[in-house]
Amino acid sequence: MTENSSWKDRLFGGLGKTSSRLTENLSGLVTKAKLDEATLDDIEDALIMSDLGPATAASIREKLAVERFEKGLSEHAVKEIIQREIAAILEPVAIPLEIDAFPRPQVILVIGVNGSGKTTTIAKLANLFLEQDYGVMLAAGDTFRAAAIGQLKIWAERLGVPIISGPQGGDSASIVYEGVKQATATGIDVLIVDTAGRLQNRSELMDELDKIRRVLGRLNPAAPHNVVLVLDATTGQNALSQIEVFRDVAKVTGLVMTKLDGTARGGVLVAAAKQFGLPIHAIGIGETVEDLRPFKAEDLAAAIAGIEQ
Ligand SMILES: Nc1nc2c(ncn2[C@@H]2O[C@H](COP(=O)(O)OP(=O)(O)OP(=O)(O)O)[C@@H](O)[C@H]2O)c(=O)[nH]1
Repeated sequence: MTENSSWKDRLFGGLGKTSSRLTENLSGLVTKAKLDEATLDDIEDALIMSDLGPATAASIREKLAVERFEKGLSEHAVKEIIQREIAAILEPVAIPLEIDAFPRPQVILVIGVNGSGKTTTIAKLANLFLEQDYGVMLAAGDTFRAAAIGQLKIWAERLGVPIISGPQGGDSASIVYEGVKQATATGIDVLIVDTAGRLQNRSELMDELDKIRRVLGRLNPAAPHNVVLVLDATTGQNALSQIEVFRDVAKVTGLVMTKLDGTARGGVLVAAAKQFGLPIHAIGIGETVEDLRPFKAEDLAAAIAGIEQ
């Protein structure tokens, strides 16, 4: 089995809860002989209940109305239209996290609330870059909790990459500064920085990120080159409010959505794409470093719609 096909199998397996929920919500709605307004209303509600978001639900309803009104409707036909619509929404935002040739190191700040899967995602991103033969360094800029620093160190050791860290409660900006200096001196290509993601206090978070930016700017005016927000799909609609807040406070350039394997609420990825249009760099469908990959819009759409490939 090739790596791609096994990823695709895992993708379909991982999104199984999401697609089952969609199927359950739609069940019973497509048995009528001809598609009428009432059924369209019910299907639209079912799509909203599947976390796809009102805008996506409305546009799928529109497509169904145009293509199938007063015609027969099979479950497969509905799912195909859903898949097409989701793929069209995801296509423009399915953008892998790529680094520019210059300047090196490219600096990626990773933000997200505690428990979102931020640390694991940093390890997974590092793994993706290592696979592309880039030199990677980590910086433990989330100095708020000792556990976060410890966890990142364990990942660095497992992956065999250097890590810059300091004491709990230390100054994140100085860790980032040290990281860029050492990465530059040792010819590292990508510096991935863990940051504290305390949403509870926006001004504190903003101050901390501003300070990191100022320090980075002195060494490398274009840095940070990416600010990646990690979102936990299991939080459903709450993930959308997080994007709203972090987008402005932290100048987010792209998203990674994790734990799509552990939830029936994976439709929220589509709602996020439709509402914000930010690049979605990768999705997480498990706990190992292999479980984060950039995705093909079409495959993910098929997995969410539950269309066997
Ligand atoms: N099933 C699944 N679990 C994941 C995924 N990503 C992360 N996790 C798990 O989610 C838990 C939290 O992940 P962390 O990476 O520690 O999250 P964090 O945001 O750094 O959290 P704190 O360390 O609490 O700040 C861990 O048990 C991870 O193994 C994923 O894509 N799928």
